[in-house]
Amino acid sequence: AEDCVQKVRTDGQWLLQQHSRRGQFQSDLGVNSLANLTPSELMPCPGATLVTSCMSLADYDAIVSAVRGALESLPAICTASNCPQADWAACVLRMAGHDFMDFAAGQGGSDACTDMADPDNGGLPACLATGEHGIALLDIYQQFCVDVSLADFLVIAAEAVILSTRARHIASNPTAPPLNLRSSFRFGRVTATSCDFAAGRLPNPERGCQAVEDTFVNALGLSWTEAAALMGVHTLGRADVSNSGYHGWWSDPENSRQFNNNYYVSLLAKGWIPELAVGGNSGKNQWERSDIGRDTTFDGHEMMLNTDLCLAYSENGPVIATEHDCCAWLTSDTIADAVANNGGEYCGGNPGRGERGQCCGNQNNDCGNRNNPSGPAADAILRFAADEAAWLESFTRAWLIATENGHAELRPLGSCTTVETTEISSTETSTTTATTTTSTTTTTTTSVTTAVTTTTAPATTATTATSATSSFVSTTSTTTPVATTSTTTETTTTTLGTTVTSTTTTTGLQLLRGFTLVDGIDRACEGDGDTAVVAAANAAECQEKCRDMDGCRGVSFAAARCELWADRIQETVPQAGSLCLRFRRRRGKGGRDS
Ligand code: HEM
Repeated sequence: AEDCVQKVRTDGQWLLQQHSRRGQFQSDLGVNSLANLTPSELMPCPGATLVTSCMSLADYDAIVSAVRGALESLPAICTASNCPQADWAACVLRMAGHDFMDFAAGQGGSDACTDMADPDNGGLPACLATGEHGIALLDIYQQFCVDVSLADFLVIAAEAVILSTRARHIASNPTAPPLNLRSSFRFGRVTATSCDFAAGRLPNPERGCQAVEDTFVNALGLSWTEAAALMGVHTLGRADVSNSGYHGWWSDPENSRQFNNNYYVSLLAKGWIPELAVGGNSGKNQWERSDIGRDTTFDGHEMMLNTDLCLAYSENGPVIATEHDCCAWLTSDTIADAVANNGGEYCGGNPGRGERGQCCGNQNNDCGNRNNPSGPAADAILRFAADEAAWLESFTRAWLIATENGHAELRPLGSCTTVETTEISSTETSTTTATTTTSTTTTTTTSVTTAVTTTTAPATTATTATSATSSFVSTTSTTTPVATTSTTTETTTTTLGTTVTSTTTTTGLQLLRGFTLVDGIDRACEGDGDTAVVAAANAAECQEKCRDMDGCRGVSFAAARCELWADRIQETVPQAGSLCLRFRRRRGKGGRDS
């Protein structure tokens, strides 16, 4: 760090350094020279599968546990100059988030490939391959790579760091709401080993909300609320001059290793002014804290990008640092809940008299109405800062859409090893042909074995009889999807004139192509949108009816009542026995709908 060129800013707030310590460390490792390699080149694996064919809950949990173990093995220290867990967690999460941002027109998305040469992806090779604070995701991936695609693995790794950093937050805030990403996770993403099309697709922070609209709303198919919900991940980690050219934390260091709503609290309960030509680069402009609580050291610097601040603040259009010479701040009355969630701190002090000066110093021009922010996602930002549960709900929905875009053949965990229980009714088990079931279905489980050993006939005799008479066996099966996350398969087996019926319960809701479950089971779609109500025997039939309807955006199904949604489903409400499914028509290779 001694070699770093330093220059004192005229306002004396912080020392501008050519390289941050973390960036210097990465350069020393030669990490930047790896920038042209794709993630699959950086993370080699002999026999790697490009698509996961089968994944159980236990497989998912094993990856989560390994990634969490790695993260939590890092030193727990967290200061402005050294916060290893924030660095590693944020790098892994950035890989997944910046990966899905290149989705457009059916191409890209969470495919383990992104434009690694984009400066906003700078430094990613460290946590992926060369080791950030000595730990590389590669070592964990190699334990799973023969069965799990890198594309699925990187999403699960990101969910693992979200889980771990959420747990850290809950540990110090026991009443904070939990987050469950596992219940809606689906596997089957195909790894892209190259993605030249991705060059230039990442949103350029300089373009502010135009970039957010192009990428999140138009390309990824999210609402502004969902776009704002995703951006909350910037609570984790920081920007590094030697990577992206930007510099600073979105939150304070400690919050930067906790998955919480502090990003929204920071946006509202602190004052922000333009910070032009970061690191002397006129192409890099951001917003820095202007309130009395700002940290004036280089390492403690806090910032927001145009793409962050524009969500809430607008002055003749969403703000951009080079175009809006103003202070982004709000009166304490306008953001009482955010202030409460900031431990009562408002612009680094207490709410009260002289709030403008406390938040903005000498900057006299407000970015819009100080009592009524009007950025395109201002309502969502206010709500998320006030209510963490509301944020997590929108985040879960947005995360699911963003990580599934571009992948048509996704399946719920456990859907390939479907059988969890097989029951044989007591009358059937009292016949000597109970073991016939073992030879005619592929669904033998422990519970079958138990049933057999409690039959009146000796199991050994029956087994011999079965193998001798297998040619006399006939089997018929019917499958009935039900409005829960299970499917019931009834199998009738007839051997030498004796009939045995067995019932197999399989996990996983039957989702037709293009449908995704919104917010888990026992939820109904909610909103003001237009709906048509039709009858459907089951959830599958309800989905078929939606698929057959022009402009159908999803269904809400419960007990033969099938609501077809012509408008976008915005949210869900708890309702036992209900399912809310979002539908996006996918186009096949020939441009045909499917
Ligand atoms: C408009 C959209 C976005 C823009 C312009 C953007 C831009 C950036 C930039 C410039 C950095 C700093 C990189 C560095 O200097 O090391 C960064 C870091 C980060 N980004 Fe984004 N990002 C966006 C969306 C997202 C999304 C959707 C996610 C995840 C869901 C995400 C996750 C992260 C994380 C966790 C970091 C911190 C990385 C670290 O500390 O290593 N970003 N982003």
